[in-house]
Amino acid sequence: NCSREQRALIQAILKAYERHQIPHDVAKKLLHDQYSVEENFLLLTEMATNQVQVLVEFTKNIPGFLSLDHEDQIALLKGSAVEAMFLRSAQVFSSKTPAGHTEVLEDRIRKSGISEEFIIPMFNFYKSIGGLHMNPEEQALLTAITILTPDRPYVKDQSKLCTLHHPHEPQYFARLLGRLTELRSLNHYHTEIISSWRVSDHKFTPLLCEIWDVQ
Ligand SMILES: Cc1cccc(C)c1-c1noc(C(C)C)c1COc1ccc(-c2ccc3cc(C(=O)O)ncc3c2)cc1
Repeated sequence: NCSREQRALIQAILKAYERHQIPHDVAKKLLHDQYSVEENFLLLTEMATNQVQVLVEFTKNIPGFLSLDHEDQIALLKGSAVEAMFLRSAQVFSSKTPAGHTEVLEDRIRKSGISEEFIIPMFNFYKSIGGLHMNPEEQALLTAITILTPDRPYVKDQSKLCTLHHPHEPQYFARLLGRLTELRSLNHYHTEIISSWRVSDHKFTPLLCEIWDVQ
């Protein structure tokens, strides 16, 4: 099983993950703001901007991240922001709390000007993540893995935690990694989604423009 320092590392990542969440008053806007394609796009832009800020804070609290070369820190965040946000929004769908966010988030994403050809794989991914029933430790760890190793082969010792929580499912960690491959493909779809929004003159916030290299 996990060594003492691995447990400490996982606890540090879990604590950072639980500490850095979208503020409730921002998430609650999902329930109250108007419903139109334009309003949905604006609200999702606000959610994404908040989510990037939360992701940066979470990442800075991952032990060792701040000792990386600054260029690498930026490159890791830029390379993984979309995947980390798919993961985070997917966890909203599978957590079903707070009440109501799941339905309205799904509805607003479906009616925000994203073409059906991208909606289908996006919501297939949301369903497949929900089916994994990840606990907060696994969600935090998977997000940290997504951010820290966007291209390098995944280190093996993360698998120890999964056997701990899913002893009856020896291939559980492989299933998790399979989701990361699916997540990678959503990255490509997302690039297309961004350019189709830009064609129809949708504006993003400075932070999103910087992290997604648009405008
Ligand atoms: C559309 C899309 C799908 C997946 C990824 C991206 C980047 C986009 C995407 N692509 O572009 C955009 C904007 C710019 C239009 C988006 C919208 O991204 C997001 C990113 C995160 C969330 C988000 C995150 C955490 C939440 C926590 C809670 C809660 O704890 O209750 N509730 C609601 C939450 C909502 C929503 C939309």
